[in-house]
Amino acid sequence: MTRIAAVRVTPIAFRDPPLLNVQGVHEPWALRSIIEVETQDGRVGLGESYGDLETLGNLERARAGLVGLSPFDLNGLTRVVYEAMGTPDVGAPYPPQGDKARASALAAFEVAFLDLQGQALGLPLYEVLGGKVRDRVDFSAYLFYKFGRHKDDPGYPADDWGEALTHDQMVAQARRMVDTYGFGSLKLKAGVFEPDFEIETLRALRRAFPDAPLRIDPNGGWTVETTRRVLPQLLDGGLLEYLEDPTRTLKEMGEVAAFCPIPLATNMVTIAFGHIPETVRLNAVQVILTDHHYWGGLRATQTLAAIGRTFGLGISMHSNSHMGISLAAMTHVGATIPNLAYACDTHYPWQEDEVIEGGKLTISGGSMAPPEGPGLGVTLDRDALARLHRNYLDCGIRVRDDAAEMRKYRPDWSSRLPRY
Ligand SMILES: O=C([O-])C(=O)C[C@H](O)[C@@H](O)C(=O)[O-]
Ligand SMILES: [Mg+2]
Repeated sequence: MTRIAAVRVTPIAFRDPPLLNVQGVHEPWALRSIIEVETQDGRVGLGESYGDLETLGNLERARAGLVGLSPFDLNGLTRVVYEAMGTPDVGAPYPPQGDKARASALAAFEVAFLDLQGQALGLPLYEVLGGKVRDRVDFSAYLFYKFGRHKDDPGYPADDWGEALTHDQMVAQARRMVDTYGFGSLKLKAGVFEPDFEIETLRALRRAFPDAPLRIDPNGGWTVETTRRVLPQLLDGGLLEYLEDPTRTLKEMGEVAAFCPIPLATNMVTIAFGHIPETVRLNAVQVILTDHHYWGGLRATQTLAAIGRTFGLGISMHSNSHMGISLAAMTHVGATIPNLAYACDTHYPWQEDEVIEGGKLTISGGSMAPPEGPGLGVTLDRDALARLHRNYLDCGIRVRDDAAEMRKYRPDWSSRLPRY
């Protein structure tokens, strides 16, 4: 069996539009890391993770220990990552405060190991993961209030989506998303303006797309009392399929759940296996938006889905700004999860750059089929990797800071939560 001969982690920066959220506004460059795990026989498995300094440091700590492992030795990979992160007891209970950093490092390499397994077997990754239960994975439109251009000239032309600060502009954005990608569900990133204004936007979307399930995600920007006050308006019309992270803590989500008749979803309060006991005890969340990047990888995502079935929790998927390696991984695992009950989030339509050969993957009819090649089914475009790495070196951003970016527009901006 071939062994791992080299592991490379390359930070990249790609163009990102000025999208607004409760923290502030996206900077002109989004950071990611591209992971290459190369075997003695010259195969390269790919992974993609965050590009902030802490993640890069964690990946660097584990990197050298992977050399010599078999790509099929996922328990060996887990042991190496746990030891590198200073928590050697692989069998210990999951910490109740979560273990996002460790799980994120594990996930980055696990996807590359699984990619190699698929390549060695000549099978698509979904086969390695147990086989698909659906041919295509549904995604939802991810709608953002946004500025027309970045405050400082980033050295590239403004995106062609334009400004979205009014209800009509948001409907136009949704129309383009639906026309281009065929999305059936619409998610509004909220917590930016007063809740009443954002609910007016939802109403405009509802009028324009009478049948599309809607979601709103204030990212913990509301208090429990604000949520109680606006809930009747949110429920009006019955099209909200779930309410995502209205409040900031698990306890507050439990308080909201006690009076909220529709499911509460989260990618903020239940983000690790160690959070599940308290989540269930409080009945705080009914839909977990999984994300293989921080739950510990693709197999961990399948485990989470099984736990969801056990406790009657719905499963959908969260996303940050990402490239095609992540989209391929999300789609492969999404195809294998029987209880993936909702269209998944993806930032992908907002990204103009790509790091894989052939350019951007295609979402059509609101869904995507997992790429069919062996493993992930995507290969690295080395020229693009070099270009995006050069962006990273030049852009000066080392940690995402939406609040600092917003202070360029509004010097008194603070990202305190709850905002409303
Ligand atoms: O669903 C979510 O909470 C996200 O996707 C979090 C992200 O940080 C999103 O809000 C963003 O990138 O602005
Ligand atoms: Mg969210």
